[in-house]
Amino acid sequence: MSSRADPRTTQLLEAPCRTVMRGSTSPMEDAAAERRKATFDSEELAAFLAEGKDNLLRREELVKLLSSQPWGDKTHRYFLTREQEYVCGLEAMVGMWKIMREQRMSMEDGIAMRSLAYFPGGLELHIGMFIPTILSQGTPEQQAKWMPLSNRLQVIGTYAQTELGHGTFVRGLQTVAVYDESARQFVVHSPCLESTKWWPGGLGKTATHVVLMARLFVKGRDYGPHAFVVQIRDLDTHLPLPGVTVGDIGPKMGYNSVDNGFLSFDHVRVPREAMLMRFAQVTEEGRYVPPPPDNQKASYATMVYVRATIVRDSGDFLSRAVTIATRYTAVRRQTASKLGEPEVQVLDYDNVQQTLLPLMARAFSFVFMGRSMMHMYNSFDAARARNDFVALPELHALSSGLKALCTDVTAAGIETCRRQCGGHGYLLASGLPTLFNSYVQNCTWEGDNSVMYLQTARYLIKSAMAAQAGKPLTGSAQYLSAASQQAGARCGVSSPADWCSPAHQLAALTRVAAQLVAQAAQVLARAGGGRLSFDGEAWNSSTVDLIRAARAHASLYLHQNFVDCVEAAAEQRELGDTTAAVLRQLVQLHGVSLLMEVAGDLQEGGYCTGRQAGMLREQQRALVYALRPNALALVDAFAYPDYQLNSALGRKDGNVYQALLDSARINPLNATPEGPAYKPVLQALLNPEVRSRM
Ligand SMILES: CCCCCCCCCCC/C=C/C(=O)SCCNC(=O)CCNC(=O)[C@H](O)C(C)(C)COP(=O)(O)OP(=O)(O)OC[C@H]1O[C@@H](n2cnc3c(N)ncnc32)[C@H](O)[C@@H]1OP(=O)(O)O
Ligand SMILES: Cc1cc2nc3c(=O)[nH]c(=O)nc-3n(C[C@H](O)[C@H](O)[C@H](O)COP(=O)(O)OP(=O)(O)OC[C@H]3O[C@@H](n4cnc5c(N)ncnc54)[C@H](O)[C@@H]3O)c2cc1C
Repeated sequence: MSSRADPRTTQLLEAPCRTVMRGSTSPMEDAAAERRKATFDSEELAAFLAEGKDNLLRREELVKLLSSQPWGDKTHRYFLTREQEYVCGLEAMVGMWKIMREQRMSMEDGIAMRSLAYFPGGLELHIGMFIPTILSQGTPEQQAKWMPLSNRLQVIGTYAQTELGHGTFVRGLQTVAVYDESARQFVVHSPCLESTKWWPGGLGKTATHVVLMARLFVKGRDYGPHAFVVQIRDLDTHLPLPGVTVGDIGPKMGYNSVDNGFLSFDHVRVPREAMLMRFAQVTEEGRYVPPPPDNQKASYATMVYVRATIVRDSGDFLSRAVTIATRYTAVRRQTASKLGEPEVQVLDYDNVQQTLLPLMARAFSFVFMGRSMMHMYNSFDAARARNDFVALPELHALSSGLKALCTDVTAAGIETCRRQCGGHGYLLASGLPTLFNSYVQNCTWEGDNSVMYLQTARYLIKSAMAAQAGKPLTGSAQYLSAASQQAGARCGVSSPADWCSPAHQLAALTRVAAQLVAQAAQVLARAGGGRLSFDGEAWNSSTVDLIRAARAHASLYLHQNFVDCVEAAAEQRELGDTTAAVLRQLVQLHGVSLLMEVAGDLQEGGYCTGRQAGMLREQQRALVYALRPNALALVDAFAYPDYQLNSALGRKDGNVYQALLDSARINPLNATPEGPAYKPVLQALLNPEVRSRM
């Protein structure tokens, strides 16, 4: 790859860049002045967010380690072709995996390295779904067989569930695994075009094995989708095995360093042991043993795990985007009221700060939510080891709704951040387009967000029905038990500042969630002629209301979690008073901005007057003004090294214009002064001698 530009091009790029309009402030001085405005200790908050100073130091060590690797150099990242992206992404992931194993690093280090290097590669699904599925659904013998090979990368796997014809509707998958008891083998087959596996990451050119979700047939009976480990490529030649057709599905909107693939089988035989049999089994003689009654969805468990990790990662992605946009808008100046006077910092425009600071509050909230979600998943995992699945329905409902909410807000938030950065945000060098393009698929994969909200809604409607029948509710939907008694309650807010109280905020968010669940149940009952059914036309004609209810429920849970985490930290003196005060302001802004989204519902349900709802807007404005001096210090507390953000606009020192020019200088298009189109296209048009010969 060429990195040296022609000196005649670079001379121009190196010309001093200071306009008369700027006054005397440089972007670096602006950045430094912004940091001096802070009212709290940003490093203290950084250590708290990183769960200890040691973790911050460790992050610095990992940056050194990564940036010293040939595959860890990000200088040319934005200029790679698809093929280069694929190879370099895979090299980076293999490199990190090897370092992890050689240095016996913890999983936390692995997750940190993945986030620092941020170069998804063909191993993503091996680590993210293949291994977790074997661990959660394989018998001890199957784990003993596959785990050492997987850990040494002697086999590379992916998770092959989605087909051309079916993704959402897992029960509709058409790939089959038919048990042949005479040979004690399964015959794996793709019976039609639509049954071609489509999308699995790493399948295109990397994987040697797949966890295959296929309909299990035993003695002619269809037992629905089950998981099998199937080899697809030869381990010596990497060529597809007989009966296997496999390849890459082509360029995507983003995430192009990953080789998402297609796959079909023509009567491929695999041993009986290929079926992951921890929960359901097929005996040698062909008897199907179903999973225990409370665990009929055992084979869907990996999806719950990945949804939890998606919630965790949303805070990471949104906070990166908010860091870039806040740092840049703090040093970007645009427009002076009088020529010659200093121009205004973009972050001082009301429209910009009223947009960015509520997003910043969401980013903080998602970081805490991600942590709680993983705790919840880990305690389910520990219980599952004892064959206890009691927590699964609640975990499935919460992880589905939060996956949808957090990814909806993060994807839209990254794009909003890009737009606050004006034209420069459109450059890949800003870091924001790649962040968006490689994030937005989170709204679709692992369950399209609307479909995920509807899983939460299903749980809510069932909970509301149970509450109506006088059954006690546990878990996140508990508030539905008390909802009917509280239906007549009214909002007690009498001034804008009252909206800052967590009690007022949580009461209003609870009320709106209960109201939207009740409304959705009414719509569903009306459509079903008095019956609540969970599929068919009645359900379909209620999905808009059901999705709104699920989103309100997830928002309530998210906010409650933010309040709880910050209050617990303040109470346990993990934060000094000034830092706790700023975090509380963020919590308040978070609650107010969530409530502004449902202000119409609050009034429609009679909980708030128009005046009270209007006070939300006033209070949001006041909170943003209060937080504005701390904006840069707050994003500094996410402690993203420049290496990680890889953004000309998000640099910590504020030297954004130099960084943009530096990036243009290594653009391969500038490698020659005349450019690659001169000879084949332009010369004939522009050069009179050549033209006269035409
Ligand atoms: C260093 C670390 C590196 C990490 C790298 C990570 C990279 C990750 C990359 C991820 C890439 C993406 C991969 C994928 O996309 S894989 C494919 C994922 N596919 C989906 O998510 C499909 C979505 N569809 C479904 O999940 C289901 O089919 C759906 C839930 C939509 C409906 O299923 P079904 O029709 O069977 O179910 P019902 O609605 O009728 O419900 C029946 C009951 O089952 C309960 N249920 C449903 N799903 C689950 C589940 N997953 N777990 C537990 N329970 C579940 C449901 O609530 C119903 O229960 P009740 O009857 O009690 O109400
Ligand atoms: C980048 C990327 C990577 C992926 N990686 C993998 C992988 O590694 N392994 C794998 O197996 N899969 C993978 N997938 C597939 C992914 O899981 C599916 O695309 C996803 O689950 C959505 O399913 P679908 O494509 O069938 O959407 P569809 O179901 O066709 O959705 C289309 C629209 O219909 C709506 N809709 C569908 N069903 C319903 C319903 N019941 N109720 C209401 N609305 C509905 C949806 O909301 C959506 O708006 C990946 C996808 C992407 C984009």
